[in-house]
Amino acid sequence: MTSVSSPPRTIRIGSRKSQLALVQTYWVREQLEKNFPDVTFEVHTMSTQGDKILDVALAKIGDKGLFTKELELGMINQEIDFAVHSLKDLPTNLPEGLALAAITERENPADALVLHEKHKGQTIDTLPEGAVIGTSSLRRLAQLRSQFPHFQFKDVRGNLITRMEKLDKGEYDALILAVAGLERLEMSDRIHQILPAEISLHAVGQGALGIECRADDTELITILKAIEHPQTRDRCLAERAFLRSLEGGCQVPIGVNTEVVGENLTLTGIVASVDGQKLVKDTVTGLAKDAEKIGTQLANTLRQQGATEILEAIFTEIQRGS
Ligand SMILES: NCc1[nH]cc(CCC(=O)O)c1CC(=O)O
Repeated sequence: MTSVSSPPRTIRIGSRKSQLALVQTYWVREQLEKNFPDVTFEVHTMSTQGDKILDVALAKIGDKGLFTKELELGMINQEIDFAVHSLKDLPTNLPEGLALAAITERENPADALVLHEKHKGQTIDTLPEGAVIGTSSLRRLAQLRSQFPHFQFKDVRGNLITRMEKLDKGEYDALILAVAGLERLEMSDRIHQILPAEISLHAVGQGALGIECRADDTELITILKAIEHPQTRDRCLAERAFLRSLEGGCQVPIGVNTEVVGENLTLTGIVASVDGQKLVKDTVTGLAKDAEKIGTQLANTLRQQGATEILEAIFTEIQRGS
């Protein structure tokens, strides 16, 4: 237990209203309450743009911070003190005055295959020709298209529960979803296969929670550091530096994988074209304490292999609205 200012303050936590966001926020609050029994933590929910715009493919909205902006404004306007985000939804460049105070222990960061009942017992390798795969992520789309050109890919939006309902109704043969979200909502029994890194490199920050607060609130930052997971932080800082250096948001076909062995961190990254035809992939290992340097170095390596051209083509395509 760490003591904080007396009289202890009430700390206001901002969260989106989705079921997953609330589970994550209440988990963070519980961890903090264990460490700081004298502090009061209140949860304030807010809707973000991403919760309101449900009929447009995410890739076409093209706005960074779709799920975070309203919460960030709440912090800047002193309505809330910190926000809990799925780290993969948090842009790599934060608004002036805000900071990424802590990153909590990551769940399995991989992608999962969730099948319609009629395909029970299958894997991604055995699904039939023409199977309709639901995903709204260009990263998943590009990687899977390159290896499984015989599937059809269809956009799917809405929260996790809505997506599952669409699958069960038969609109899709399978969905690709993050293992972490399914685990947090206690739906891991729906996972038929965890996709290995060779099939799908996960999104930057996937499976981890990022806690953002005002950069000058040093007392709060000290409190939040108590629930940080250092190894997850190293891995995610390497991943985020890689993405930042390539100037890609959440909605570009960029995937990663990280591994920490002893003092070393290994980062693998991929940049792919949406049709899955062009892809560049490489790996860099360095000291975990130089996590961000590893990320930048991998970005430079991939740029030399053609990543810039792949990304420029995607941005042009999205702007044209095709
Ligand atoms: N893009 C939406 C999103 N943002 C965070 C998660 C849950 C997994 C996580 O915390 O990384 C999901 C769902 C998904 O990708 O299936």
